[in-house]
Amino acid sequence: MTNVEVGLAPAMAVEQLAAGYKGRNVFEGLSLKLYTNEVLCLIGHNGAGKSTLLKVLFGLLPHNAGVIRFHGREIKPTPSEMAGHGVSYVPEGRGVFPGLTVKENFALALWSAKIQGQDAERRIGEVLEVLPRIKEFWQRRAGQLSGGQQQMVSIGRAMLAEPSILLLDEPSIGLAPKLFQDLLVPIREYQQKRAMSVLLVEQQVGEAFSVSDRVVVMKSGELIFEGVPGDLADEGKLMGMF
Ligand SMILES: Nc1ncnc2c1ncn2[C@@H]1O[C@H](COP(=O)(O)OP(=O)(O)OP(=O)(O)O)[C@@H](O)[C@H]1O
Repeated sequence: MTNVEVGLAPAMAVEQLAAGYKGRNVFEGLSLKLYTNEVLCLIGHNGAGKSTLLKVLFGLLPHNAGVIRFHGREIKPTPSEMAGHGVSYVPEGRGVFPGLTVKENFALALWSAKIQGQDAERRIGEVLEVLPRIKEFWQRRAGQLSGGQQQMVSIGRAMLAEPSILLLDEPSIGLAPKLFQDLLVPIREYQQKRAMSVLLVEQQVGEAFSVSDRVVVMKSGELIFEGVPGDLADEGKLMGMF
């Protein structure tokens, strides 16, 4: 049974949202709900507007029309406000500090979130429990790690904030399907343990669907499908949407 069916309140919702660049909207009239304790997978062709939506939700890009709600309350997101609300965003392309070690990357994230002492140690311990392979390259410079390892660091760093909402933009980029699956499974376990909401933008649908509760498909700025992954199990149906 999905959260929609059990009638849970959305953690975040957008209504009639419009946003874009340089006076040109990428999408208009977009409405979408992200429920508590769900992984919602957002798929769509290149340039459909998926990353733009994540940027707007995290406050990196203003919206031109519509409403954004956080647990029912209208907000005008800014990145610091969203971080304060427990929202973490992992952009496309990893974004680790390449010259710093993994340990230093974590320390910097904790320092900028003003998390210190025993609390910081506890959070590091918990992330290393979820993603234990990070321990293998803990003292290495992030820039020297493989794509998959950097992705793991980037997501681990986002988890240090103990987010209630995680916005993940194409974590599979540059990863073989098996490595991507190895990354998704612990994220799914962590999500379920903490009743976190995850908005997962992906192109690798097979792997992404295996950890998702619901799926939305975006085409040229419009949401053309909302359902559960099983609805799109038939590849022909999925291909027909692109
Ligand atoms: N910084 C920017 N300035 C101007 N236009 C942009 C900018 N970023 C994205 N766009 C345009 O906005 C549209 C939506 O892009 P967006 O990155 O949201 O798509 P996407 O669905 O995430 O695609 P992809 O899967 O390729 O990342 C595209 O036409 C893109 O060229």
